[in-house]
Amino acid sequence: MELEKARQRAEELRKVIEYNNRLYYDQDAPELEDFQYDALTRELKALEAQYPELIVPTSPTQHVGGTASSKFSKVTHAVKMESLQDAFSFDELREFDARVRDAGIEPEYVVEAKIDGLSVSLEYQNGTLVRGSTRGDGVVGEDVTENIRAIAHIPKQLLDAPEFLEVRGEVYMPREAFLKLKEEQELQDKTPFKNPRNAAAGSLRQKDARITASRGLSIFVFNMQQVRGRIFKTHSETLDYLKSLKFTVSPRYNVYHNIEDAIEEVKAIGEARGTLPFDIDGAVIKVNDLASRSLLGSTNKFPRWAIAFKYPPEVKETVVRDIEVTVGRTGVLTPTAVFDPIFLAGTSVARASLHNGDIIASLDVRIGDTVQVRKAGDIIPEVIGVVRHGENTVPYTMPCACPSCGAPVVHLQDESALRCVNPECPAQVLRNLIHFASRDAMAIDGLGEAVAAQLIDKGFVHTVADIYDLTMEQLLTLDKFKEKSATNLRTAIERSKGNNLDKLVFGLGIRNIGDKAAALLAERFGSMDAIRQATQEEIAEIDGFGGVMAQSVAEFFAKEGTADLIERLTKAGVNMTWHGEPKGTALEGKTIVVTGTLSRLSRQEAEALIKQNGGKASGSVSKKTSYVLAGEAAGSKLTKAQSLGVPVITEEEFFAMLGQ
Ligand SMILES: NC(=O)c1ccc[n+]([C@@H]2O[C@H](COP(=O)([O-])OP(=O)(O)OC[C@H]3O[C@@H](n4cnc5c(N)ncnc54)[C@H](O)[C@@H]3O)[C@@H](O)[C@H]2O)c1
Ligand SMILES: [Zn+2]
Repeated sequence: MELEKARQRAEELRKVIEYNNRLYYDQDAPELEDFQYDALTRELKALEAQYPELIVPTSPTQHVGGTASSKFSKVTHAVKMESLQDAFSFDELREFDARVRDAGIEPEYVVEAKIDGLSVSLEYQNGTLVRGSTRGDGVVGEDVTENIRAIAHIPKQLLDAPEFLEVRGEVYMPREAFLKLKEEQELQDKTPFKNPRNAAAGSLRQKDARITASRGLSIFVFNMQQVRGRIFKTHSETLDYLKSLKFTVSPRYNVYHNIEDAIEEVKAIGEARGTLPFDIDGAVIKVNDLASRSLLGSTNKFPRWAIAFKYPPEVKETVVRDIEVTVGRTGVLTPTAVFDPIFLAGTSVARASLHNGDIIASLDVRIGDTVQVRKAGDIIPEVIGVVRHGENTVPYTMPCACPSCGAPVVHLQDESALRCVNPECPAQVLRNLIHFASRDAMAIDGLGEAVAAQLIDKGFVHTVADIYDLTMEQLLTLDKFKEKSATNLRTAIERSKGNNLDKLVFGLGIRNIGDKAAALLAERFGSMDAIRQATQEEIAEIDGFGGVMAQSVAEFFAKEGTADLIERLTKAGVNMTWHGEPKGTALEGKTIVVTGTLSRLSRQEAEALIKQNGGKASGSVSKKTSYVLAGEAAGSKLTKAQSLGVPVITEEEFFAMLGQ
């Protein structure tokens, strides 16, 4: 009977796991957190260990999760792309060490961070990148060569390369790129990716490689799968060699002579976790000697010579001191829990969004409660539940008046959100103004949040059009403003009048219209007037537009106040027509440092090209640098880039990024 019960449970678990595998691997949209998923697989493994007769070859414990989708042509991997056995305690790592020793091996270990992205294989023939593929089910993956080529610092051409080389690496999305994408997706009312891993997988597995190119993906190469024409003895040697070929390899891969030292490194990587510019979900311990690896071999799912330690999600308790409600650009009221600061995944955290009243009600969070907070995907802090209510607390209710202007708030149809619909609500005007002046919109330098807030508080600005009437006298009343700063701001405001139409359209803050959609509108219709007169159907016909977006545009122009606003902007001399493509966007958001001697370009020319393509040219390398473009005899900047893990690109790769 015991066995029967176990069989039933195992079957149940397999169904749930397979279901979540499909969401995770094939749709890049998981419902469970990794640690919840891991708990399910551990339970299944434990059952199968206790009752080996329950093991079937189709069990998710016996094969690599995921399948190659029919969206891409298929690639059969010559060297299987395996998964890793995982450990959740240091004792499991010691047991792993014992198994290695039992095989007669005196091991040396390499420890690497386990990057949370998706696994790819890259093949090079005589130094040329000929194919890139995903893991799929480990044996058959997807051919994503075009998309792989769109990732800037995957080398397309190797110098002094062996005849044939296959490497394996993890394509990932840096946190900054993820946060930017998420914001963009939210602005356009698309369901944002849950975390950088899914964003990376979703961005790589696109039909249109241009989308992949725009997502800021990166790679760490962590294994040499095959090589012809060279011989290596250890894993660390292969990584040294791959590094010399200009691959970005695992950021640290130190060698240890016993498991305890390796465990110390696992701990150290765990402590550094929150400060890294990318997500890791564990650390991998690998046997360094390649001959020992062959000796140990693999099961049908993972190699016996490596093990992944998974870090537990960091959860801490704290006390909620307040629930603050702010009003966004579109009038939505967003509650935020403010709590005693706690240190989570490397940073101090004191606030977490509670999203809306429904979520507050379902958690029943009250001011004074002790709650558990976690950083979801290590990035965004989240209140996961109430441990206990504070004394004499009452359930929290959202305000019925706008905290900024006092107007009654409304519950719009089919929304959880409450909105203030007063068009003159100062909080909304403030958000609108900040958005209008922001870099991707009208790019008015010096008009940040602090200045915008003062302009509104002092009554100088009621709508964004008012900024074009600001006088020097008014600007000189602003905090810390002198002749020079006031003149600079005036100049920046003046200059913004000449911006291309897409910047203005984006700056207006039309719901669901991000910078890309704004550009499509501007390009398609050519003038503000033409956009205003376009029917919803005409707008919906634009490639890339959905019905919701078209409706938002129509609503915006039908709204009271819009006609006035456009008229005032026109009178102020703000440009209302589209004048062609002024510059490329291939390097948008990227900061690039040029160093060394390039063969086709002078440094000035390279920097001009960077700017023409929407990027920023900088003189010094920091963590914020996207790429270092290095030519011959590059010196300290190159070294610094390498030590910070900033990707280094060649002139050829640079031209490839520009599509030349
Ligand atoms: N949330 C969900 O619903 C859900 C569903 C399925 C899987 N998952 C997650 O995926 C995990 C299982 O996936 P898996 O089978 O791909 O195994 P895995 O992700 O735990 O480990 C194997 C992978 O690690 C990657 N990796 C990153 N850095 C590496 C390095 N330095 N050296 C070697 N490999 C490195 C490799 O690409 C390899 O494919 C689960 O533990 C779970 O966390 C979650
Ligand atoms: Zn209001």
